[in-house]
Amino acid sequence: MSNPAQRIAALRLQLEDANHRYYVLDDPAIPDAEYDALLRELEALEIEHPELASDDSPTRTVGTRPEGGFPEVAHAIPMLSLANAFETPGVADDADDRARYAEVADFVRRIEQKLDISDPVFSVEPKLDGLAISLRYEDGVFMQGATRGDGATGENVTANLRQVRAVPLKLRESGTPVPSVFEVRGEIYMPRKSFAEWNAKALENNEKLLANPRNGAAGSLRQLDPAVTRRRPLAFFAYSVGEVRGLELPETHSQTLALLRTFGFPVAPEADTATGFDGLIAYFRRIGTARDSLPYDIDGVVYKLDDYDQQRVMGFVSRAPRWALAHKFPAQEQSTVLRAIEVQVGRTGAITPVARLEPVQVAGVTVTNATLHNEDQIRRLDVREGDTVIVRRAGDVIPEVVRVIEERRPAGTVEWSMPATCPVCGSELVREEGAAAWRCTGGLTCSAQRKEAVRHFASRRAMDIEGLGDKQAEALVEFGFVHSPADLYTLTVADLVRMKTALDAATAADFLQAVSDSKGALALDTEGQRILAQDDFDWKDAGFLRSHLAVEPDGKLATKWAGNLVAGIDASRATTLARFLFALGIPHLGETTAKSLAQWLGSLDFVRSTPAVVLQALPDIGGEVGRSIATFFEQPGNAGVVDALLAAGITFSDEAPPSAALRERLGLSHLLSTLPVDKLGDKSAQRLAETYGTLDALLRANAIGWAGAGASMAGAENLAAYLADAQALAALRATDAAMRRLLDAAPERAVAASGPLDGKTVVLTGSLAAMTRDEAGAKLEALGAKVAGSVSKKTQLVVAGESAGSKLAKARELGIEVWDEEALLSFLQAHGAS
Ligand SMILES: NC(=O)c1ccc[n+]([C@@H]2O[C@H](COP(=O)([O-])OP(=O)(O)OC[C@H]3O[C@@H](n4cnc5c(N)ncnc54)[C@H](O)[C@@H]3O)[C@@H](O)[C@H]2O)c1
Ligand SMILES: [Zn+2]
Repeated sequence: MSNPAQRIAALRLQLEDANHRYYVLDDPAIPDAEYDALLRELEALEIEHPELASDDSPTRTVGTRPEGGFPEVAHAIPMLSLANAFETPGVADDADDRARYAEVADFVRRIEQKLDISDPVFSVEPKLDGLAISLRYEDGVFMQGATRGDGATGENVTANLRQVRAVPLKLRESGTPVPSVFEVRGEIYMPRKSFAEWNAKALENNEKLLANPRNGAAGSLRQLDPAVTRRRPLAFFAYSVGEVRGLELPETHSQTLALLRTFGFPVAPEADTATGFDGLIAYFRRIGTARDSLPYDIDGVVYKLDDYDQQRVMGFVSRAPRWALAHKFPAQEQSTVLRAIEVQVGRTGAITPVARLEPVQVAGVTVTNATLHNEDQIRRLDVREGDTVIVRRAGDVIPEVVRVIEERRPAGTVEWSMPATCPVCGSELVREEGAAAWRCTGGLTCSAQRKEAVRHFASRRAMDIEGLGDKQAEALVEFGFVHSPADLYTLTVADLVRMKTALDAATAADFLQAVSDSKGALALDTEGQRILAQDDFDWKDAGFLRSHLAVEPDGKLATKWAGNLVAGIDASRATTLARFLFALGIPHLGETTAKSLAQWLGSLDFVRSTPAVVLQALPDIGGEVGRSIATFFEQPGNAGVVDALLAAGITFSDEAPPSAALRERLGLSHLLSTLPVDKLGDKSAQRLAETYGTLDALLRANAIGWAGAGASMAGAENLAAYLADAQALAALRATDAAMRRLLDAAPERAVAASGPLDGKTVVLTGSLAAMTRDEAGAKLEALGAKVAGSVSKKTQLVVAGESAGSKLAKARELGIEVWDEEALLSFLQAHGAS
């Protein structure tokens, strides 16, 4: 590093490379803070060694020249950058402002000296973090839009800018004469909320995330297909003008901003004016405080000398005006070393990988943890323990790892893999097919999930325990009175009072403090049974305190509620199977599905013992839900809690035998069709089932027999290979046994009393307006019909609704009687079934 020429060359190379990635590829490799530090180092060296300065050094140039893709646009007036000011390094927080913000003080002093004035007036504006563009209006109509490029030449992105709603296509009529040329400059940006929503969707769809709103905006605007830009949530703020003809501009910049508003351009509402150094710093602080709550990302504020005459006197340096300054906030992205990747278990069992970081200051806060979202995101980023990563913290969003600086990866790192078990309870972790999230299968026994489990169990649509609110449910777990929902049924009044006292004591400090401040001292007595107040304390005024702490008007803690709650818990013992299943909090099992499950299987015993492949044959229960239910009950911890609940005397008023309709959905054919065996389709499964009837009979034959029975030869051979695996065979036998147990318990299908359609085979096709096909089928069955799924020679009647297709054609071909919806309705009416 001793050779300055060499260091300068190295810095230029590094900065040019960074510029290319940032401006051309919209894919920076290093955080801005680091780029700024390198640029400053280069600046200092060039000042120290003027003989090594060069006009094409990154310290003197703006952005980069466009590279293909878009036609070029020459800017009539160059689009420059801004000089930057940062907090003086190594200065204490409580130092004098002129020491702390020495670069701002210098900026103001230079202006005051050159203009020979004191306390100049500035236009002060938020510095949006997006990309600069120019919009050219001719006779009031938007004609051309361009990026900044290298300041002299930009890219023509007119078609894309037309897709941005905040860019007016015409100047608004406002009484002001329409200028023949009006060039507006401003920032295209992506609002923070849109950015977050965009990324949330991308996460869900397993797509690449946008690293930050600035890259998002730049990348979106520079899409070659305007239709792609159209879908991106971009917005725009105007902050100055370029070439203007046919209109006298006002005398100050702030007046120009007002003019831009009257022409219909959005201007940042935070734009204001300020006087002198103190005014600038006051604005900097005001916007700095508001930063996290603004709807867009800003990286600082911009100070511009307000008076145009004064601006002209100050003039320009090569890359920026001397009359303006960007005062930067602490950066929202920093690089740091990722020490470890750990997983956290959420309230519902969802697993989130978290990065443990070398502590780093990001936007004014020390960050030690950052989210990695999910396993796929880790794969996409290829983050490894030991990597140097870029961490981003913006607004009140949880800090996240947005990229890896691969150049800094140490030797010997390994790809990360998801642990096999829950770090909290040790249960197995599973990832559902197609879902991004892993979850802990510990359910009712995983302490990370207990609070949510108990809260959900007691909630209104679940067990509906009167008097047990969310707060109390959580406190019962927090203070160790309840470890699983089963413990609720052993709670006593004394337990509840102790829990409440503990809860009150935990929160009392805050409340007592708040009330004491205005109303005199309050304290809790030593047993935590009574609130002690000074004599002049007026309890009537303390309604909120009373309701929160459950104290009676004389300050004594109330206990009647505890008796009521025990009674409420007791009453919840008599419930329905549907409620109980929902209350267990089985992932993906909603209220409606729980009802349907209860109706189909009839008893908890069958729900618990039915394997996933069988559950999946039920309506409303897809692969994910079926697996989730089976996995839940397989977990010994959950099974133990369910047994304890039953032992506590839970009863179901809706227990019944399994539905007779199971017979149509289940059977050997269904079982075979679920096997992961190639070339063994539904048709083959059906033929095998018809030939053999039972699994045992099927297993006594072999591939040749199966092929003879109508399976394809390949399918039969694959099946033989599959069943040669002892484990697969045992699993199939077990599933078959569970299924047959269920079917044996289901009543025979009620034989329809003789009706007008006795024995007739009917097929429904197309869509009906008055009812669903299933409903129509049920009505026809009630009149004696047999409803079939496909048209064959055996079909005697086809009911064809709207847009019926091949089935109708086939019916016509076979000469089968066809009814339209009207015929169906009048038939049903005639037989009292409408
Ligand atoms: N990470 C990297 O690799 C990398 C590479 C190159 C540049 N950068 C970053 O880009 C920035 C430098 O780019 P720059 O030349 O655009 O400078 P700049 O961002 O510091 O300032 C100029 C820009 O500010 C914007 N701006 C926002 N609000 C404004 C307002 N009210 N008035 C005027 N301008 C406003 C305009 O787009 C203007 O072009 C630095 O922050 C640097 O860290 C990063
Ligand atoms: Zn767990």
